[in-house]
Amino acid sequence: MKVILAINAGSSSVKVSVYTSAEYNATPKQIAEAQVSGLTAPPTKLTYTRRGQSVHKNKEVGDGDTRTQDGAFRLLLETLVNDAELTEISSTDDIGIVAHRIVHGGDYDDSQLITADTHHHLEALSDLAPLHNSAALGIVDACIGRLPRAHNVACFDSQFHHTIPPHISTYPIDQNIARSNGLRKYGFHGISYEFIARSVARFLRKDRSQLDIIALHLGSGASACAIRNGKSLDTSMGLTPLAGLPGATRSGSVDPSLVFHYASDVGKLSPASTEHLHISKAEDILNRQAGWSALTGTTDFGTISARDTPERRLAFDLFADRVAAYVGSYFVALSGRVDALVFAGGIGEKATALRADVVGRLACLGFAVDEEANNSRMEENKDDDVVDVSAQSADGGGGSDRKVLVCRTDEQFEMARVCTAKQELWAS
Ligand SMILES: Nc1ncnc2c1ncn2[C@@H]1O[C@H](COP(=O)(O)OP(=O)(O)O)[C@@H](O)[C@H]1O
Ligand SMILES: CC(=O)OP(=O)(O)O
Ligand SMILES: [Mg+2]
Repeated sequence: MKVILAINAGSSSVKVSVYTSAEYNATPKQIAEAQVSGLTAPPTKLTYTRRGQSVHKNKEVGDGDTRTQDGAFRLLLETLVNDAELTEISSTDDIGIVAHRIVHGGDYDDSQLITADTHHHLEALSDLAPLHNSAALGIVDACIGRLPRAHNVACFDSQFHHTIPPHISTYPIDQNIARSNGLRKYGFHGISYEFIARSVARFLRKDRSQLDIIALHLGSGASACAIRNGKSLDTSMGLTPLAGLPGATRSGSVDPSLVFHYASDVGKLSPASTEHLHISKAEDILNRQAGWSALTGTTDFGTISARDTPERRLAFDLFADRVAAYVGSYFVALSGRVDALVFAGGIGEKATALRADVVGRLACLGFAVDEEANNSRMEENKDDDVVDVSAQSADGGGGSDRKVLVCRTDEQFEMARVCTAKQELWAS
């Protein structure tokens, strides 16, 4: 029996799930999950659940060390090791495999056992995912130092999008420079899209290779993905996770000239840069000083969803407009063959008002939600990964046959699954 730790360092949270797995290719069994959230909106909060039992729920853990991904991870590791009732981890030596979510994987098209060589490659990519990669690598380093017996595996958010064809992934710029600097669309949230594609195919009883869906991962960072024949055809993020939809502190796509009119010296190094992360003022403005936080003063989309001030109303409408626009464009890219529109991520799973508003804008394409199902079915059903909230789910098949689904995506489970399928980790 091996203990697998799956670590998801997002821009606003660090989530760690603990699994056991008996053998190669066995389904990982979750025994605990813990997260520190609110990194972009302190005080940070700790939630810890062991064997389905809540130990801490949104316990305030201050705004000092735990505000960084690395500090948050150290607290999570202590929480797991010090819990006497989590008998599978009595010391750090009990952890056999650690799966790390690395947002930018460059040209890697498969998960990698982290060696000095892969580490070096990933360091070079840090500047292309400024809110994510160097923080995740900091956690990798902490694991190499504190868990010397564990194998570290890098799972990439970009991997799922390797199937995007060149006419979609290419930017119309000098192709010699594009090739030598690796300037193309990579796309992210792929660990989540992989989980979504498998879960939705199972839910619809379709072969994965026949699955055509539009999936929306809406969290602190938000993206859309057109999935054709079970594979990524297009996605809204690009060279970096800044492109496409706006997010908690990100602008999403804007006119690229905007930043030169926003402030002077935007090409200079931002004070937010570190030894390992070089970030220009322009990148800092668009990645950290924009999005919901700039429009409304909060990064919590639950608060924005109340639409009780003009600023919150504007942010909500702006997001719904951009999300619907991507769905419209991907509907065309999929030639109208769309089995389902799927909402996922913190906002996608919880913001019922946003789902209703976005789907309302898509009525002309035949999508509709059932109000009651949309408001309550997700909360009522804690067991299934996927729930149907479309109008047809209530009227017994009448009306439109386009499904609107909500998927409780689980990036940590997906990473643990990748590890159980890696033969070299199970040889002894
Ligand atoms: N009840 C809610 N209604 C709407 N949005 C919510 C709710 N609860 C959480 N959220 C949103 O979900 C976001 C977190 O999503 P998540 O996918 O966990 O983000 P990340 O992985 O990037 O940290 C929060 O920033 C918040 O805006
Ligand atoms: C890629 C990305 O933006 O991830 P997250 O939403 O977890 O910050
Ligand atoms: Mg996330």
